[in-house]
Amino acid sequence: MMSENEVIKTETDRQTPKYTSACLIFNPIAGRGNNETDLELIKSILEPELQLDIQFTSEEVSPTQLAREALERGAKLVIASGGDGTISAAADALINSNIPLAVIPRGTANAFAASMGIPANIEAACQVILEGVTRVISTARCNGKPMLLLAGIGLEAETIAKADRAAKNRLGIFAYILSAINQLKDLKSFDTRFEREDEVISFSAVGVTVANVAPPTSILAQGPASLVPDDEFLDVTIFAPVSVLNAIAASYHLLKSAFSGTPTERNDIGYLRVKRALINTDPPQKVVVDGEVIGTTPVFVEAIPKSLIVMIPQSQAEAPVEKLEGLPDLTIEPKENNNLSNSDSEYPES
Ligand SMILES: Nc1ncnc2c1ncn2[C@@H]1O[C@H](COP(=O)(O)OP(=O)(O)OP(=O)(O)O)[C@@H](O)[C@H]1O
Repeated sequence: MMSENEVIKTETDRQTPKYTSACLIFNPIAGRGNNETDLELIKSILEPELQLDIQFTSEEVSPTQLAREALERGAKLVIASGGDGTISAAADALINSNIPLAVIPRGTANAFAASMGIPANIEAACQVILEGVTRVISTARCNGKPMLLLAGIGLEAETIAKADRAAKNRLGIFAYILSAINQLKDLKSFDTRFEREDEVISFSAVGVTVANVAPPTSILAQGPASLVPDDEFLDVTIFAPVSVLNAIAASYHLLKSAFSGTPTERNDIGYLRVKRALINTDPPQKVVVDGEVIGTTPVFVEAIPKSLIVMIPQSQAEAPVEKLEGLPDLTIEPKENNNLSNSDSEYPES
């Protein structure tokens, strides 16, 4: 997928890249902050190190178009600053390219930044960019739209659809919480036909979430409790409580699952993993992808393994992937060569 010519660092190759320029894609209406002071702050931190080509999103000009044009101009780094909608749309142009995406979160939920450990604070997010550590993550597409986080069918989509711009400006993240409470009061289940490679699964639910990554606060994605950002699977959570009280208990249970890392055991919550799936519902349900309502069911979702280079904090890159220290009678001996095949071992070939 990616060529060798770029200053890409992966988990196994972490020299400091020497970016000298970047395209900054800036959504001037995202979140509730003052976009002029936000931009001045970003420039004051980044411009001493990077020549910034600043591009503003508008209702007519999408972050995808701006990111594509930046690649055509030869950008080596694209920085997206806005909410999840802006980040995801900018990423659309960078999937399967060798150009990294950096994020300065300024939205309402900032779920992608939270999932990647990118700080919500502008100064700290800019420092992550100057550190220049990257990680290759998987992405997905839902009905052709880029999906870094998740597709929500039913409950989640209704919740997000009803938290409009005016409410988000007035209430910030509480706009989503109030909307979720209102939705829970008006639970409506729907019949779902879930088709994956080898089977068709049918069930009734109030929400179906297909997630690539999600922060713990994306409760309806937490069935399996831990989501791996760079594997080849999407994690599906089926949320099927039959009463308001059950829905509140199930939501609380999912939140606890997320924070404890223990998968759910309730009968009204299911979870499974897919590489791709075709999901249809009766009646049709709203679908939200990365915070933006994209239409209604049916949807086709497909994982795109290891397809996006993202700038992340050093601390996230250094999360240990192996741990042996402390095991009883532990010895580790270097080998003379690094070959390992079945025929070298004492075990017969199977
Ligand atoms: N200049 C602009 N004027 C009006 N709307 C804009 C402009 N630039 C982008 N948009 C709209 O902003 C939306 C994306 O907002 P984004 O997700 O980045 O922020 P948010 O809604 O505050 O955050 P969150 O997704 O976390 O709630 C898109 O619907 C896009 O059309």
